[in-house]
Amino acid sequence: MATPTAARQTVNFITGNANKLVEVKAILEPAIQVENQALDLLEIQGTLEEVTIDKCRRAADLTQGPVLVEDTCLCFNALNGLPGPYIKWFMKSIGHYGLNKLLAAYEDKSAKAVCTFAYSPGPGHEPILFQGITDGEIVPPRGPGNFGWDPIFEYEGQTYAEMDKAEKNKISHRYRALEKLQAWFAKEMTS
Ligand SMILES: O=c1nc[nH]c2c1ncn2[C@H]1C[C@H](O)[C@@H](COP(=O)(O)OP(=O)(O)OP(=O)(O)O)O1
Ligand SMILES: [Mg+2]
Repeated sequence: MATPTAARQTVNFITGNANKLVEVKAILEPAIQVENQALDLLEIQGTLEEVTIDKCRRAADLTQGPVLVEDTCLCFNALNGLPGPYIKWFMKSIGHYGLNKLLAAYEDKSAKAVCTFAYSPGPGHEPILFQGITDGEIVPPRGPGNFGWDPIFEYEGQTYAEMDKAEKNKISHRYRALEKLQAWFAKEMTS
């Protein structure tokens, strides 16, 4: 059971992406209050874990306090996980149709949406990771195009963009990662 202390738990989620913030608030609140600083954090090259850990350390150093960050990857199975952490730059340069064309040479259109959160209690602390994965297919865009690659990621017959928000937030990579974070916070609060 949530204790009154757990109900007052707050995280400072560092992201410049307003859509991420809306989803994280919808999933965590009211159990965990979500504050936000929209800092533009430098992102290194590396595995998804390395990218997220480094981002978290930078955020803790910049704010001199406890922080939560996340990095989102879209991994095409036919391409051994690429574009992965570089999906943002692929989206910007080739868009939804270009991403579909990348898979034209392959029968396998399956992909993984991966969300890796990192929490740090403050500068100098080792970030703690919480990862969530949702398996889907890459399809030509369907649905509203206001959040990244939502229109081309299909899960059980519907693209993320076609789902209503509450529905996406029950099965998404972000939700699955935050489920783990919530369990960890609940344990920390009672220990
Ligand atoms: O659920 C999602 N559905 C569709 N698209 C998504 C989702 N989540 C992230 N995205 C996009 C945003 C960015 O193009 C890339 C991840 O890059 P990523 O560096 O993690 O995000 P960002 O730079 O926008 O925000 P941040 O300030 O937190 O780093 O995939
Ligand atoms: Mg980013």
